[in-house]
Amino acid sequence: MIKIKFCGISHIEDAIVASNYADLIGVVTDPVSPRFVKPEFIDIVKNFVNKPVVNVKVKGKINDIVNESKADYVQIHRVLDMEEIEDILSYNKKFILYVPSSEKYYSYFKTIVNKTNHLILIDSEKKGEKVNLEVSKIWIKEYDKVGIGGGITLNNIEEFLSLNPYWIDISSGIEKYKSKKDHDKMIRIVEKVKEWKSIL
Ligand SMILES: O=C(O)c1ccccc1NCC(=O)[C@H](O)[C@H](O)COP(=O)(O)O
Repeated sequence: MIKIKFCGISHIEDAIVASNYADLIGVVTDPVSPRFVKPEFIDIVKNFVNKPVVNVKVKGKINDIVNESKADYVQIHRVLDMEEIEDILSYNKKFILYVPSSEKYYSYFKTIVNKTNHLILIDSEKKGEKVNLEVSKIWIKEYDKVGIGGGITLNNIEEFLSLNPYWIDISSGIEKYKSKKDHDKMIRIVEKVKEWKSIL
C-alpha cells in the first residue's frame, strides 16, 4: 500500500489517532507555521506513539535541527545549497528532502537522487497551493522513494494515488481548522488509500 504521512500534528490526541492509521507522523517545529509546536513536543509525542515521528523545519542550521529533538526523521522544507546537501551525508539520520514541483528544480531533484538515499517530498512551491501533478508524475517514475504532498484532500486524493508515489503527505486536507486534525477525515482518507490498493 502507498505509505501515508500525516503532517502538522500539534495535539497529542491527534498524534495517537495518526499513529493508528499513518506510517509517519509529521510535527512542524518552525515558527513560520500556524501549526508550530516546540521541538520538545516531539519527545512527548514519542512516548505515546509507535510510528516514526518527523521534525519538519523550514529555517535553521541542519546540525541544530538534527539535535533539537528525538525525531526519527528530519524534513528540511526548503531548497538546500550544495554545501548543505554534502553536510546531510555526514549524519546518521533519516531525512525527508523537499523539492518544489516545478521544472526549474529538475536538476536539484537529480542532484538529491544521485547524491543521497533519502526520502524525497515533491510539494507545491508555496504552502497552500496545489502541487504540479504533471511534473510530479515524471519525477515519481525516476526515483522509488518519492512522496507527494501539497493540497491532498478527500475529494482529489485519487489524482495523487494514480501517480503511484511511494508515499503521500497530507496536512491541511485532514484538518478541522488550522492546526487541529479532523479524526473522521483522517480515517476516511486512509480508507481511500486502502480501497485504491484493492482496485489495482
Ligand atoms: O504545515 C505547515 O504550516 C508548514 C509550514 C511550512 C513548511 C511546511 C509545512 N508543512 C509541511 C506539510 O504539512 C507537509 O509536509 C506537506 O506540505 C503537505 O501539506 P498540505 O498541502 O497542507 O497537505
